[in-house]
Amino acid sequence: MVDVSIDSLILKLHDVNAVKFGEYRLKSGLLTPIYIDLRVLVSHPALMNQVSSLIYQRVKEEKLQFDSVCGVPYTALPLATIICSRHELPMLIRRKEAKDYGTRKLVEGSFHEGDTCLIIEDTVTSGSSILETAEVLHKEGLKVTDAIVLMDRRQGGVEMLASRGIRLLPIISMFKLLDVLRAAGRIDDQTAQSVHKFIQENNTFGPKKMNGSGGSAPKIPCMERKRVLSYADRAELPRIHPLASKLLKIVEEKQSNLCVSADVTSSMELLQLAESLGPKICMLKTHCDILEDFTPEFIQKLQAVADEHNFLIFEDRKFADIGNTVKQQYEGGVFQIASWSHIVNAHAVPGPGVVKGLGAVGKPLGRGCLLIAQMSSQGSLATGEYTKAVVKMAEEHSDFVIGFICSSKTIEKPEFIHMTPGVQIQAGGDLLGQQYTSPEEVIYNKGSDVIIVGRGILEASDRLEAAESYRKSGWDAYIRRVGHSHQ
Ligand SMILES: O=c1ccn([C@@H]2O[C@H](COP(=O)(O)O)[C@@H](O)[C@H]2O)c(=O)[nH]1
Repeated sequence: MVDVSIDSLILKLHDVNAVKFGEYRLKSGLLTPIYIDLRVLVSHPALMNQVSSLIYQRVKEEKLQFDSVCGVPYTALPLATIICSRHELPMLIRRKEAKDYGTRKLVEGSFHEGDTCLIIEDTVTSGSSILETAEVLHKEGLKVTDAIVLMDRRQGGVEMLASRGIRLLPIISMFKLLDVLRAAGRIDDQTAQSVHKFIQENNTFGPKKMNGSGGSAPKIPCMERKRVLSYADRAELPRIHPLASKLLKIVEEKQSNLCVSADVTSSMELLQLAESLGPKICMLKTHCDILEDFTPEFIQKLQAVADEHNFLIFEDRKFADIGNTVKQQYEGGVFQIASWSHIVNAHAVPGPGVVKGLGAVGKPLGRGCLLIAQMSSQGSLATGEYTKAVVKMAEEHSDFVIGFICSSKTIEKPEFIHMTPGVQIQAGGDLLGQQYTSPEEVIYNKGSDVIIVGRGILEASDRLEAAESYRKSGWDAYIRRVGHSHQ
């Protein structure tokens, strides 16, 4: 097995000119400032082997079940060939055109109706090439449930394919590629930022493009049910709070809707948690008042880790006093929460004064607040009319309130973020009334945006592995939700 690190592979791809910066035209006609040309791989056998190993590694990690493998012609064909030959897997070849003699088949190889075929692709933009291949395979009676791609340009391919029942598993994302090239000094900050901007502004699966209004999206026929916007689309909504937009961009970029609840009592342990789980999370939730050794130095370190791993900090302080008091609690005292926590939360019980008091401190700093609309604990009184009143209060203060702590989506306004605690893979609870729901249930069925997980990760023997498992469950559930809303 070839040991391949993604970072070193990215640099090698850049070395062989498989990553080009300039002005190029995509299959859709759109001009792009970055072009991924993996056709050159055939001239670099060591790289071909490394890429094939990475793809196969992903197959194993995901424990994918399939009867055959098909590479999207032409660039992914040799990759599929190497993988199938090395691991003795049956392969199929999709023809681009049927021959006008002989069998006139569009799919070469042996298969049975109902077999499952795994698709392999080199680069994805909108996902249309994978879809074309899947449609040809479907016509032959084959099923396609999964596809693996080396390079995902992050322009809507994952979401579009999910909408057609295909889970796309990317190995390298455009954002990761830019980060590595920038860190290695191969591109400057300005280039990285302008490509980043281009990618975010040119999502082929956004609502802007679906109506055919001059966009670059492929014309994929799809009947709309109740439409679920992607995190990326929501980040661009005109009335979205800048902090909510930032969070949604982080979620999209890291493919993580996981907030870890760092309920530990030592600042050293909290920093270690933040450092090790940082790459897996979009947000870290703290209870600073359970720390036995809180210091301003600790906070400085936590902020540095949050910057390094690109996650937000959420102090779960649950303010619940009159405006004048919460203002002081938020700004001053030992913790000086407003100075370091991007997000705080509050109970609506005191009335709108609590939001006004917090907002007086938080708004000038660009902070945001979540109102507690529902709670995960047994017998919670935050239900029914109370929850409705909380939602109304949030709507009236949307310049500071960015969303809710809740057990399910409380309002159909995509500008608001819904965050749900009480999450574990195994449903159940603790002895003090906590009640757990699974990530799938929370994101897919209840329509929430972010899962908050504490002991499900903290009490695991391998916290990193547990965090990855929650990240993946939450993300897969989101992909399924977005996908199903477009079928
Ligand atoms: O309704 C609520 C509001 C907040 N929480 C907080 O979330 C975590 C959950 O921890 P677990 O270990 O995953 O149970 C914790 O910090 C609570 O204070 C909540 O559980 N429910």
